[in-house]
Amino acid sequence: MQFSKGHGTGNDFVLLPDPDSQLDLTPSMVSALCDRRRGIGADGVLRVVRAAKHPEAVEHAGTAEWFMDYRNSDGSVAEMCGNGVRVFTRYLISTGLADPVGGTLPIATRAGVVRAVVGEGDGQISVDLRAPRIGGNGVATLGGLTLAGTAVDCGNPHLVCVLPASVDLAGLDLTRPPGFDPALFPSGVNVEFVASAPPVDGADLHVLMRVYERGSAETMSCGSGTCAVAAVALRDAGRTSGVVAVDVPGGRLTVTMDERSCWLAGPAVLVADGEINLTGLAG
Ligand SMILES: N[C@@H](CCC[C@H](N)C(=O)O)C(=O)O
Repeated sequence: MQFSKGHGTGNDFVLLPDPDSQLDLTPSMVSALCDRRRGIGADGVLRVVRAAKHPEAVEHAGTAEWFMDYRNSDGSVAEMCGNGVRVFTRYLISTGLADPVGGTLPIATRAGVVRAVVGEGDGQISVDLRAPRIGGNGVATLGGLTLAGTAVDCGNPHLVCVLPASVDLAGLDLTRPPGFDPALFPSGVNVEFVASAPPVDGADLHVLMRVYERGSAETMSCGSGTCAVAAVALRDAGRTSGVVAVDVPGGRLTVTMDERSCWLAGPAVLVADGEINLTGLAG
């Protein structure tokens, strides 16, 4: 079958066009595709399906033509992927499957329909993931550390841990998953670690972030995680709106937030097209 490969600030995806939803994409196929030695290698898979053809998206078919069926690299399903929507949009436009009307393209996801806007000539794609919902307090454990965090719902679950000055962000060992309270996050959680950074032009706040993603381990970037981090940074600054620059290992994402919307902006790039035998790969 045909595939494409793309990324947004190093958060990389295999895209599988399956407009009529004929592919039985199993978790073992997904993890084989995402295997960086035996497969193509990626943090996740984006299956490109017409909303009208997918039971989880058919209710949105009147609003959005395309459904992003997102899977983590371990084969698990997730509700939202902010970088994924941006790369998905790039794919739809590059392949001619969609043409943004008035510059905006609605995309169906498991967390509802999000709007995507393609920048003119700057390589950027922005998506409105809608305002994150800040929840209660939690803790993440990592090595010998216990780090206080804030639960944030961006359609998918996040735990944002702002590091105390005594903990070095770059020095955290994210080769193993952080611990969290399963009673607070019964379906697992993406854990973001955050440090403050000096002011930059064009942003009210500037932070550094690393993430351990549910279902994919440490990644170079997480768009929904970036929105969660921006929401906590704005709250901690006593604000309900503003622009937050978030530097992740793969580059910079910018979040522009108010009470209703949460625009996530950054590059979205396609790097390869090819053909793969999915049956042979999973075997
Ligand atoms: N990298 C993504 C988030 C992907 C899903 C996440 N791992 C989950 O299980 O919720 C992003 O850019 O938002």
